[in-house]
Amino acid sequence: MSTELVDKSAVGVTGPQYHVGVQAGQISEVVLMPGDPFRVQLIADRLEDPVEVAHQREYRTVTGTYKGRKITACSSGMGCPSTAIGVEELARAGAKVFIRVGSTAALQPHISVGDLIVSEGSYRNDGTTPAYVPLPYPAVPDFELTMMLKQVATEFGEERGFAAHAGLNATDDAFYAESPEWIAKLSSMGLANVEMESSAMFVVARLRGLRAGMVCAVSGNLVTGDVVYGKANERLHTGWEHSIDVALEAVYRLGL
Ligand SMILES: O=P(O)(O)O[C@H]1O[C@H](CO)[C@@H](O)[C@H]1O
Ligand SMILES: O=c1cc[nH]c(=O)[nH]1
Repeated sequence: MSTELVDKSAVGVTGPQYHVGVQAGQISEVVLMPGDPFRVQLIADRLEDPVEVAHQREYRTVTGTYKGRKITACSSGMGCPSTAIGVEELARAGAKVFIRVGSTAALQPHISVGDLIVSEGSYRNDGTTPAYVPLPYPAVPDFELTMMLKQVATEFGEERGFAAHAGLNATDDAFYAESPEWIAKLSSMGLANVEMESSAMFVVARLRGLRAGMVCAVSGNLVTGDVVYGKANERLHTGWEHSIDVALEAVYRLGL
């Protein structure tokens, strides 16, 4: 019987990745990551010559071009564990820049459903990132990418009639453990919004020498009670489209 301990930083690094299923040559250095695999199609619809290169588990991956730049869309699934795996495996296949284009719940009363929020940093209320680094380590996005996401979101908001915000967000693990007391606490700390993936994306990206950012569409407001459950949320759907347009334009303007 072998007694050699597996070093996961050294196994399976090349070739098709274990969970995501992609390998070098199939993806761009730039990856847009929604949570939902079905939302990858919204991104693919904006690309020229989109090709689905893999679809395993929650990870659907499509590569195409936008204004002459190669772009990949790959879903993360919900939560930090699958996001961390996705970022790690996509990086092994050549990805260097990640932009989360997700949905998020607002925590401040002036933010409306369908608005966009650009993250300036995440409060790490997740169980995945402490497995990488101690909690005092900051979960912060790439500064230059974040500035461009804010600029483009503001411009597009003025043109299209939506509000663009920027601020700190919470990353929670447990959607249904977000009690009124917890929501009030997050809001009182001045956090703009809560979602479930960005702390893992930001921490793993920093540790691996990658760049990351996030622009999310607001699904509901947890402090005003303006939430939409159990029926189609059209304002959110339009917000997703705006967030994807903002991310693609930011990539183009930065020459990524
Ligand atoms: O719509 P996505 O991008 O999945 O984002 C949000 O939606 C899910 C919860 O409803 C979580 O994944 C949260 O982060
Ligand atoms: O964590 C989250 C994300 C979206 N919506 C919520 O209510 N909570």
